[in-house]
Amino acid sequence: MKIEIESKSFTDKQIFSNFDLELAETEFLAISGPSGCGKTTLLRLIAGLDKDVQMTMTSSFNRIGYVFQEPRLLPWRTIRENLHLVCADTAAGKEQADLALQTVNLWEERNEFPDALSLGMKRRIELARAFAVKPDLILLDEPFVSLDSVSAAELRELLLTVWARDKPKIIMVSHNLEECLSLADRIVSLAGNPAKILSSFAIDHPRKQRDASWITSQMASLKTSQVPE
Ligand SMILES: Nc1ncnc2c1ncn2[C@@H]1O[C@H](COP(=O)(O)OP(=O)(O)OP(=O)(O)O)[C@@H](O)[C@H]1O
Repeated sequence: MKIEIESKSFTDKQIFSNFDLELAETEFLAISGPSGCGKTTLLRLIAGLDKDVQMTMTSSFNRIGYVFQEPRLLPWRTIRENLHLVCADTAAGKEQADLALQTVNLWEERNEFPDALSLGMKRRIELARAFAVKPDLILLDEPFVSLDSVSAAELRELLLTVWARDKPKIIMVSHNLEECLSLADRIVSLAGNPAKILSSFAIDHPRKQRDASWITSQMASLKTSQVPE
């Protein structure tokens, strides 16, 4: 899949100009970069949430799962109802949603309303909702931000477990390079105005072996690769 953004601007600010990004089959791509460089805008453009752009994509997606920076659950619906809303209104669709809820270990809380849940639980529901639609592509916008380290580690583990089933393509935006190194197949760093790809860092190391010492050892080479020539 190739994304080509000819031009995207907000009023007088050019965010992307002749920007290209390729994504391989089943690839888990992480995108990092300074605040305001256009990461969320990129996800919104790919999802078709912002159509005010000149861009082309070589593949179109039937279904996209999107985890937003802030959980977006309807507060007047139970978490089970929130999930049922995104799946087909059939017995099979509802079963798919219920299964997703069980996968993220929130079946017992199915009749709770979102406000009664912790941020970590809300993020688990968001993850369940994104995967419940059996997506071809998942977009994750800082899915672990504001979580304590234990909840973030649990959620990362969960993400890899649900992803391993069908391996949809993933594009994850994250500021946290350790997180990108532990999860992704490749880390793309954006910078500049308009945004350009500063570096593309491929990771060819089994996820299960990416322990703390391996991540520390990779941080130096990742940072070196981000230095502009
Ligand atoms: N709806 C909008 N109207 C005007 N400007 C916008 C709009 N959305 C984003 N921008 C601007 O576009 C630029 C890119 O924003 P974007 O949210 O994509 O950055 P980001 O890299 O995701 O930042 P962060 O890491 O802080 O989330 C910023 O300068 C932002 O102010």
